[in-house]
Amino acid sequence: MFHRYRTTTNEKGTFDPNDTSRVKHTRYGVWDVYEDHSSRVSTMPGSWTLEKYAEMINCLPYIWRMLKDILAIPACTFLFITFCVTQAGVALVPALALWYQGQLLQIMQTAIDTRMVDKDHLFNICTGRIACSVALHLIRTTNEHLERRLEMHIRKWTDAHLFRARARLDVPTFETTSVKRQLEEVTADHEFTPPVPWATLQMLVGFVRAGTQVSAQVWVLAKALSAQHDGWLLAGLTMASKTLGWFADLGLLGGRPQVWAATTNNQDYLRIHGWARAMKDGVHRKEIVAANLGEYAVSECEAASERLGDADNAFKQWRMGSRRSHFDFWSLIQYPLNELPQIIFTLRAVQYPANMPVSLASMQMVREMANTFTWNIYELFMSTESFGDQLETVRKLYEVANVPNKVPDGTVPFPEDTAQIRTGFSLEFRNVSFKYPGAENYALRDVSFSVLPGQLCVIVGANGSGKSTILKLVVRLYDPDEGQILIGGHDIRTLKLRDLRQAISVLFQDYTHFPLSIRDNIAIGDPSAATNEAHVRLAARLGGAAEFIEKLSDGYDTYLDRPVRDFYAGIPEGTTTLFGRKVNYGNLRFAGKLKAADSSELSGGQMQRLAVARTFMRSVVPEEPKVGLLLFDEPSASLDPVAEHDLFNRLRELRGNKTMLFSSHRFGNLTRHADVILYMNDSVIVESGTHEQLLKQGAGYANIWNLQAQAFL
Ligand SMILES: Nc1ncnc2c1ncn2[C@@H]1O[C@H](COP(=O)(O)OP(=O)(O)OP(=O)(O)O)[C@@H](O)[C@H]1O
Repeated sequence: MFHRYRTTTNEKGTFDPNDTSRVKHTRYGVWDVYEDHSSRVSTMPGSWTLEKYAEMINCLPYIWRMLKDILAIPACTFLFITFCVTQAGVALVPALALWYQGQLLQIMQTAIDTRMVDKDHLFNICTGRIACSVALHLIRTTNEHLERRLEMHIRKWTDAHLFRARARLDVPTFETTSVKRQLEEVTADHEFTPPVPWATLQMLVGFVRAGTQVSAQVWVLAKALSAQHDGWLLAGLTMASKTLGWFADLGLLGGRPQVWAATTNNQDYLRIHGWARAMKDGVHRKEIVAANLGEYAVSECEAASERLGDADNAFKQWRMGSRRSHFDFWSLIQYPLNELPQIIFTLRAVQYPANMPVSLASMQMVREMANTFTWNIYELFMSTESFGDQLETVRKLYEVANVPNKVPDGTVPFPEDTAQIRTGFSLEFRNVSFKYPGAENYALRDVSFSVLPGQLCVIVGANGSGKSTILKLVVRLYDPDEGQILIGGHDIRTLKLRDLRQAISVLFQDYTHFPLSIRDNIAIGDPSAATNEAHVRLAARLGGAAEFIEKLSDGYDTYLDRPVRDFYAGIPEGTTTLFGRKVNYGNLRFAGKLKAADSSELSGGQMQRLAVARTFMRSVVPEEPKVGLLLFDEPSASLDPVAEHDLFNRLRELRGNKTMLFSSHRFGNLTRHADVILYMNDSVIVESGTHEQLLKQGAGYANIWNLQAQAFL
């Protein structure tokens, strides 16, 4: 079967629960369910719209490309051809077996009628029948083996394809809902979900196989029944009852809305689930213990649970068995239908005893076959139903690798000469305004300032005033909605993105550490020197990280957050470490979800030193400098005063003449050395100048400076 449960569909437009013309609202206990009745599942191929056929045709070039890509994977050509051959076997051997079965029954019939058996013929037929069973078993076993190998190769190819597709996306594109959805749809949730190309291949092959199998069986049946009176009537009746059975079981005759949504606002229900989560999640444990929350939580949940009663069950039942009404009717009618053929033919025997038209043998044969035959038909039907969707997923798999990035590339190489790197770049914002995608308010409004080559600029201001946004726009994580940003006199939109980002180093406030070794985490600061151990160690030293790294048992090979978890089962409680790592009983259920807190022993300040080391790897360590503008967003937020002081001094020493931009809400240490201070408030620059100039102005900056200074008096 080729069904996948999805939270989203290929339906266009929006779903509005309040649209009463399309949506039916039902209350199941504490849940409100909204079902879109205009979106019933259309399982019958006949009910497809022209649009759906057109979509399918559009997808065909992608299917062709997929087949070519699969065949281009080394070893896959042979595997695929062998797979097709075994599939042909799976399709044809049962029909052959059926033919032998018919022959056997024929021999039996003749034996009953004439009391004579052609022994040679019987022997041949029996051998053929047994050979079919053995062959089918062998083919199926080979097939399973081939499937596993093919899936493995195709999964590897798909993973690499999606890795490349993700690697090239910029920030706004990656955050776009449609792109996220597209990626989610084409990514296998876990290692047991078949990757899209493999699922599609299986579907296509399965479709052809089921078609061949049905045709072959029809042919054999036609041969067997053509000589018999009423043969087709018998076949028709038997099939009809079986087919109805399958379809009724699956609720195809009813259908349910494909689009629905459910929500609950029941305070007791929310509270019970909130507490349950808080109890499980380790992050709340300290507060639960320190504030004696355990008993309180138990009594709260018990009371809420009592008030709630079994109001939750109705929704669960609806989700599990909403086809009940159809099921009852069809399952009732199915049983008498099953008996119908036998009854009718017995009655006909009474009516025309002379030519007892259908032999007992044929009846038996038809009955036996009805099962496999209807299953094949059913499979064919179901695969047609999801055919369009599956083909479309292949189109998405390819398209997602070509989604245009929202930040377009420029063409001008940068910088023109390396001397510019040594002297630092100038930076200018001209009337820049910017809103984050989807946000209502401006993060920056009409911001203008300029920093000369080699200057130190410090941006200060309250939380949310727009400091970090300025830094993000300089490296073109986003493009401004209005205005212009110039670096070294060039509009940054005209410069090659790769060059621009290469020439700037940035340390974000919300920096992250990668689930890689500490060495790699520093080395990725400058991928071109990643293998240069001396550089990595120097960067670590300058970033103030070398000392604690060397104390770790694995040193530079330490993983802060191991991306691959160890697997264990039935470990006795006394085992606290395995493979040199803590045994994490709490996470046994959630494979691969190790938290940073579990796997790293580093403090916030140490993490920050590591991030600084990564920045230094790129900006200050290389013999051949590549960076002419250094951006730092609160690089000292988690550092103690001594470490902060050291860091700033080192930065001032090491930067040479490079231009440097800092964002900070701490005044003092840096602002006094700044050539330009930008004081921001509510998305605009309200004051700018040197420390002395701003103090003299006696406005916003001076007030906050005095406030901070007073704290130390
Ligand atoms: N990714 C985002 N999407 C939407 N809005 C954002 C995003 N990042 C920041 N904002 C909003 O933009 C505004 C400016 O944020 P920004 O991070 O530049 O402030 P900041 O001055 O650096 O603050 P802080 O001192 O807290 O770091 C804020 O109102 C914030 O809520």
